[in-house]
Amino acid sequence: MPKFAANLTMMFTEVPFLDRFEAAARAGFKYVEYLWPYDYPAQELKAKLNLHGLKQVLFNSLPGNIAAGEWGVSAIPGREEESRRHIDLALEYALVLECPTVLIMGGVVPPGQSRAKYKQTFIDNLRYASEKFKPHGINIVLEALSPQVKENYLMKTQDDALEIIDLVNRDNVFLQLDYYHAQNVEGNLARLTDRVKNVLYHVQIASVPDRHEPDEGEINYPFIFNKLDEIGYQGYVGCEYNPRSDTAAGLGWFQTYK
Ligand SMILES: O=C(O)C(=O)[C@@H](O)CO
Ligand SMILES: [Mg+2]
Repeated sequence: MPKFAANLTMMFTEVPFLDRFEAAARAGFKYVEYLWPYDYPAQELKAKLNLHGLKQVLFNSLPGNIAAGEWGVSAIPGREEESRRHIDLALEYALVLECPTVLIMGGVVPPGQSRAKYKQTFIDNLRYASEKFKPHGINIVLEALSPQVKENYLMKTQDDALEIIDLVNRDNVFLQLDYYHAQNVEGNLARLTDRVKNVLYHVQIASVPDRHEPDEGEINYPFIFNKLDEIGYQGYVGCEYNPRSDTAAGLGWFQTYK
């Protein structure tokens, strides 16, 4: 049975961020993920996790200047120093939070720029991250994002991410498969799951097309959850969705899984 993680960036937004840990625990979650921890001292976040008996399973490296359209700097040529600062900071937080996995954000490739150069920059920075994280047993994941959410992101399909994982060629760099993005771009989700199973390390879910609870829309999630069991997936399943209304009221789908 999948181990579900509440995504505290998107769920429980009825309460301030630091109160979402308690809300997730009350709703029956044992695991949490969220985009970025950096607005808070790592010790303060760890204290919240401990207080509510939660385990942090994922967070991301910094995104750069979101207002300017950035979504990660680790693929941007000329921003290597900044990327490595982001990676070093992520490691500091991962150690305190005892978080086993960090998503390294790649970047948007502006139209007219060389995708090949962005890809090579990302590979070089991922190798840096891999070496830094390796002695601590911390893994890296990459995620493909659909254009509906982030146009011109370096990785749009799972194959884009798989190619980079292959080229990085390090044993602590894996795939984060977000079924919401994968359905937007690729579909064929059961076969896709089989195809990526050897590098699959984190999963995220939401309905398509509306990115709500996984109990509506065009993806049959009970089937996908069985599929994950069938391939022996041992990782976490992040609930990265915008609740239709009240988060707790929308957790009917979760009752059979907690
Ligand atoms: O947008 C998503 O999907 C994510 O998982 C973010 O954490 C990274 O872009
Ligand atoms: Mg995602």
